[in-house]
Amino acid sequence: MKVTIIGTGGVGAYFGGRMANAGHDVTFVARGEHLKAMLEKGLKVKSINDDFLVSPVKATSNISETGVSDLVIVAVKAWQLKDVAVQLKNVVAENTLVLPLQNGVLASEELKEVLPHKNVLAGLCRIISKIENPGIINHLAVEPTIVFGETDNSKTDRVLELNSIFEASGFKSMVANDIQSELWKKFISICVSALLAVTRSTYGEVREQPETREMMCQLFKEVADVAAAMNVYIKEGFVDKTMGFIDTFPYDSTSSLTRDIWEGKPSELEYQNGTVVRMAEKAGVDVPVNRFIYQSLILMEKRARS
Ligand SMILES: NC(=O)C1=CN([C@@H]2O[C@H](COP(=O)(O)OP(=O)(O)OC[C@H]3O[C@@H](n4cnc5c(N)ncnc54)[C@H](OP(=O)(O)O)[C@@H]3O)[C@@H](O)[C@H]2O)C=CC1
Ligand SMILES: CC(C)(CO)C(=O)C(=O)O
Repeated sequence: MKVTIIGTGGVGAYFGGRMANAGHDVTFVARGEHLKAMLEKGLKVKSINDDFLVSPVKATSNISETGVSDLVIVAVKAWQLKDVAVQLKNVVAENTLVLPLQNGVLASEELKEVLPHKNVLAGLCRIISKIENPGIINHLAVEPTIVFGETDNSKTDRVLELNSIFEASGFKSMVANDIQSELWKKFISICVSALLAVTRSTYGEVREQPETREMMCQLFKEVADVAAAMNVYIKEGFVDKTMGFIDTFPYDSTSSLTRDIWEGKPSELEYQNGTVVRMAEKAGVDVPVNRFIYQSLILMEKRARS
């Protein structure tokens, strides 16, 4: 299969690297020192499962140079996707599948604003991974998994075939019965990242302090209320299950949005709590905890982008 990975970070490099080593014709889109290192020394993936090397690497900084692919995995940060979508117009043909893996709930819709709807899938991934050094990715935790599907949930031959290709590439994959529900379930849990950022605390600290635990629980409930108002099905008891899931995270762990904010880098704030606030306003749902956290971080986000 001819595959293009747009954004060779923690996510794109891991899943694309596995596909390349399984024999697929993978082109990585990257830039700067990371691209240079990959072209010179290959793409090294350190992993809790098994380290691997992709060498030689097909890589470029220019999306239009990648040509037409069977599959394009979009693995840039959520706020980088709109820019990429415009450039994808030149490399998406009749049968190209475009799979976004961003955290958040807007990626497929943003791609559909620019690309033909029939090319666009919806998806998410589970992994904890990051660029450690140029050319080197570190997969630190979580069994790497892609959950995806057609945006209307139909179990088409093309998604079933892609699922088999993913599994044969050496990572877990699942075609969702209800992809919107899956995206929102992940969204509910990921929106706590900004609470860690604003309290300057880890998952362990936030969940142990009764006041911040209560805020976390309230934050989850608010996002679930917005989901309900948008007619997205979230099973009863999911918020309690999410609290239980957070309780299993290593005490000192944080999430990528938290670290980006602490490091003064642009973050996905607008695509997480910012999106919750805007969708809640449209749906007439009250989201005081998400609003407080979002508004508290706006200035840091602005500074990071100036
Ligand atoms: N990492 C993780 O553990 C997980 C991440 N996610 C989600 O997956 C998405 C991707 O995250 P992650 O892999 O961590 O992000 P990274 O920042 O590690 O990777 C994205 C890469 O894409 C590059 N990039 C962006 N735009 C372009 C472009 N136009 N041309 C070439 N390269 C480009 C970035 O370069 P530059 O830095 O120069 O912008 C960066 O190297 C996010 O939505 C995240 O929330 C989901 C689950 C887990
Ligand atoms: C919290 C985590 C690792 C869950 O997959 C994540 O999605 C992120 O850090 O962006």
